Amino acid sequence: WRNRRKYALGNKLTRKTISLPLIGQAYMFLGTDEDRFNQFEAIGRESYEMGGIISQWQGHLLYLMVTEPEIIEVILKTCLEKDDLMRMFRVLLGNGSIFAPVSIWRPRRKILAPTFSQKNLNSFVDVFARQSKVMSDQLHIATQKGPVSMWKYISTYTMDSVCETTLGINMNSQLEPELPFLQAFENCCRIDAKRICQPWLYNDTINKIFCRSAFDSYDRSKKLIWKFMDKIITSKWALLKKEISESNSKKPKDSWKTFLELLIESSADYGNLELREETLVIVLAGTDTSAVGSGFTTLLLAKYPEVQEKVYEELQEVFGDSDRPVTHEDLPRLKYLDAVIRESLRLYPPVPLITRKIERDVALPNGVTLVEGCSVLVSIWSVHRNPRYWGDDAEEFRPERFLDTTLKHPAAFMPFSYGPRSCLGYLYAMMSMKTAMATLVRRYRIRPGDGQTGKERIRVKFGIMLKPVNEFIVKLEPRTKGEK
Ligand code: HEM
Repeated sequence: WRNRRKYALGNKLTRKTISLPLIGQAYMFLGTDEDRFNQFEAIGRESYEMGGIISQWQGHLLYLMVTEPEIIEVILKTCLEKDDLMRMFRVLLGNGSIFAPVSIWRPRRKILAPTFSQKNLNSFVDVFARQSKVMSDQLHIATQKGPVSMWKYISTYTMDSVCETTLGINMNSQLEPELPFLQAFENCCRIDAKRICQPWLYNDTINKIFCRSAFDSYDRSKKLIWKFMDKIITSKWALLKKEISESNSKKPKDSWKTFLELLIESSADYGNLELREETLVIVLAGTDTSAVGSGFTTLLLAKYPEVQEKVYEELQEVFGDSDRPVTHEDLPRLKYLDAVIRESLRLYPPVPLITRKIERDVALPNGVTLVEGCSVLVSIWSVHRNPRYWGDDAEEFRPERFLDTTLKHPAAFMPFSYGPRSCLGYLYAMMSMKTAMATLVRRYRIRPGDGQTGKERIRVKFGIMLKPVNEFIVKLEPRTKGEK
């Protein structure tokens, strides 16, 4: 009976594409990462045309791709369980809040949320500013050799900032990018991203048998990451206990605290396991996402020099000719830069897709009822390009839209998702990206990479995160002090 209802719903919202026995429509995702993304975009477009919801069969699993904010609002406010596929990430993250079942997620979110208070985040800006300076210095060396791929610089900047604010250690990955921890982390993400598009590997036993080498490599990386984190947690815990027991603690009262310290001090009775899971979530959720956000912003600034000059003018107003570091007081003054980053997150959302599991029937505003047992894919990418919500110039990069218009629907802009399970780190991410971009644009003029006029479409590909096909390649020219 349950399956009958599922098939009836799938047929009602069906697409023109043929569904094959056993694999359904998953064959569409064969090919390169770029092909996969193009398919995904095409399904999103079909979904608009069908009123914002359309079916996609991955094997016997029914997914509904949703692109209409009014429908998304209902789903994300009522369905909090992540789709079963997300259990793959639990191999590395355990019950860390991002992919945990709701019963575990709810109390953990309550504990984690206060650590992201504005006061704590303000205290992190000094770390962002110091790490951005390292990035900008490293780029100075690299730019002398010609165009640079920004990915290495931005991703190690975010890795160093996130690790320092989470664990209190300077990973120094900007200076030593070959660290085993980083490589292990990348390896796990790469293997999961590939597996998620291949339903024939969803079953753990089949995956283990047929992808033995990937399975073993994942397992080795996971163990390395866990060992690394456990070592830090144990030593930080011991240090903190010592500080608490010594009445005249050396740490000044007003000095900033890492996420790990805040979690240890919270009333939660966390042991090593929960601390490892939660801190790993922050490192995983916070690193590549913000790096992709800054990477696309850099590409767009190179493509739109007039926007970049407006950003520079605003920076001149706030910093003048001084090369002092960015402080948290500066960030709210950088309103145009804020709009530029938002517009970049709209057109190139680092997480283009999120999922939910439908555990009980949900009646949608368009009259359709989602039935228990199916799953939903919310296409953030497609929502952000829907002309109904963004106008006829939806595909254009126009940061001013965030200054002169209000959103037509609160879920029409959702790079950090929407509802009770949305991103906890959105303010952290905005502050980190603003600091990095301000540091970069104060020092460099960003130009398109060699052979690029800036007019080309940015080709993108599908990983766990959205990435450009041609890396984040730009040319950087040092600015002269006080130039207009
Ligand atoms: C541009 C940067 C970022 C983007 C686009 C982004 C986006 C997202 C998205 C789409 C989700 C999933 C929500 C869902 O399934 O509904 C999420 C969850 C989460 N993000 Fe972010 N994120 C970013 C940066 C960060 C940073 C810097 C941190 C931490 C320092 C962070 C911490 C988290 C956490 C803890 C969750 C899990 C929330 C929960 O399940 O309760 N994120 N993020």
